[in-house]
Amino acid sequence: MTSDTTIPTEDQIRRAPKVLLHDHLDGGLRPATIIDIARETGYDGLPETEPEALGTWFRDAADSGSLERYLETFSHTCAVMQTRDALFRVAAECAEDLAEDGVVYAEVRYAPEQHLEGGLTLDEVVQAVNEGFREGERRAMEAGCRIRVGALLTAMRHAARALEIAELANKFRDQGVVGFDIAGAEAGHPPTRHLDAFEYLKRENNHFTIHAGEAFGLPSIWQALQWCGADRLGHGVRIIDDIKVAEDGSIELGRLASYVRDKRIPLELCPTSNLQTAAASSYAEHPIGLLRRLRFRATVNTDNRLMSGTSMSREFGHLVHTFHYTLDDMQWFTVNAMKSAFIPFDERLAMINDVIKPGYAELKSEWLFRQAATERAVTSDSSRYEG
Ligand SMILES: O=c1[nH]cnc2c1ncn2[C@@H]1O[C@H](CO)[C@@H](O)[C@H]1O
Ligand SMILES: [Zn+2]
Repeated sequence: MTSDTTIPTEDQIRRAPKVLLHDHLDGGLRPATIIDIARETGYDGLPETEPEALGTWFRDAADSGSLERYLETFSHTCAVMQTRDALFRVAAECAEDLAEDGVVYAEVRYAPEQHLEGGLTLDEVVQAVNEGFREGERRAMEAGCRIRVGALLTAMRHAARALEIAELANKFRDQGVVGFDIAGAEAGHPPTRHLDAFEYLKRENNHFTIHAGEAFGLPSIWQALQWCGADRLGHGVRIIDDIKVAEDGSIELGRLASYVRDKRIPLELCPTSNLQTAAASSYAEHPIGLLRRLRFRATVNTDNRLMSGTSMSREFGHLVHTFHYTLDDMQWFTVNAMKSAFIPFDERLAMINDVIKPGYAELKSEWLFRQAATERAVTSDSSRYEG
């Protein structure tokens, strides 16, 4: 009885507390905002001028089957994120949109070096985004939702500013920035090129994740973990290449996959993004199904809400539909994500015990009242005829 009834409805998926570890600020703008800012700042490179058409353009252009082509679409979002006001607005709306979707904790990343064309300094970029996030949290609270947003500062892997950005992340630590990341085209740009940045962060006892195992496979994951010392893997989905499923269903993990599972290395999985860049061929074949069964530290993420036309609720909706996940599965992914966040342990624990678990308990109990309501309706119906 309960197993059927704990398969969440669309509305329950939205109301369920969710935790997001991998979301790009410059991949999540509202199309209408892009158009507004482009008009205000005189950027005339947009491929469409109506919000709906522009949203469709981003989804189609990103749906190319190649990470390199997918990344080209960011030139338009970065073009409208070059002033203090624009960064503030985009960050505030990001926090509002996530909160409205039921996200209670998010780590949102962006590359400060991509927002200097209007004359801002790196510090000013970080300050503007931080202020935007605080404003978004405040507006969300006013609208009756609660969310906490931390920033991750990304360095671009083809560029040579990783150490500088790592220092920036360390400077703004405890002031809105919770960690560091590297992103950009993976093939030909190994993370070991940025060892100085990772070593610096380790010496500072700071946290970082690395985009690895998305467009490129096991060597990239191995380098990210064993040379660079990443705390989490951005995507990491290609760890599946080190897992053998035999015809009789028996499963064998290679050394690297065992290490990832044994050490509880968090995988920031982004199903829809992987379909667009051809890192996976369908939801049903997405490795998340097997990784969840094998109890890897798997988490569910959006990557780029604009380019993938997605949200946390949509990602979970696809998984619920494909793998028949229940509210217990959703809670498992959510607790995994909260455990893997870069904020202090006591705060993570409080989020799990005081926000996430009670939120799911409440949702899981709803079927009881639905049934009681149905019975009451039947009783009052029959009593009408008895009279
Ligand atoms: O899935 C991804 N893989 C690699 N790089 C990415 C992905 N999504 C976005 N970016 C890159 O990260 C930058 C900072 O947010 C974006 O501008 C984009 O170039
Ligand atoms: Zn990403």
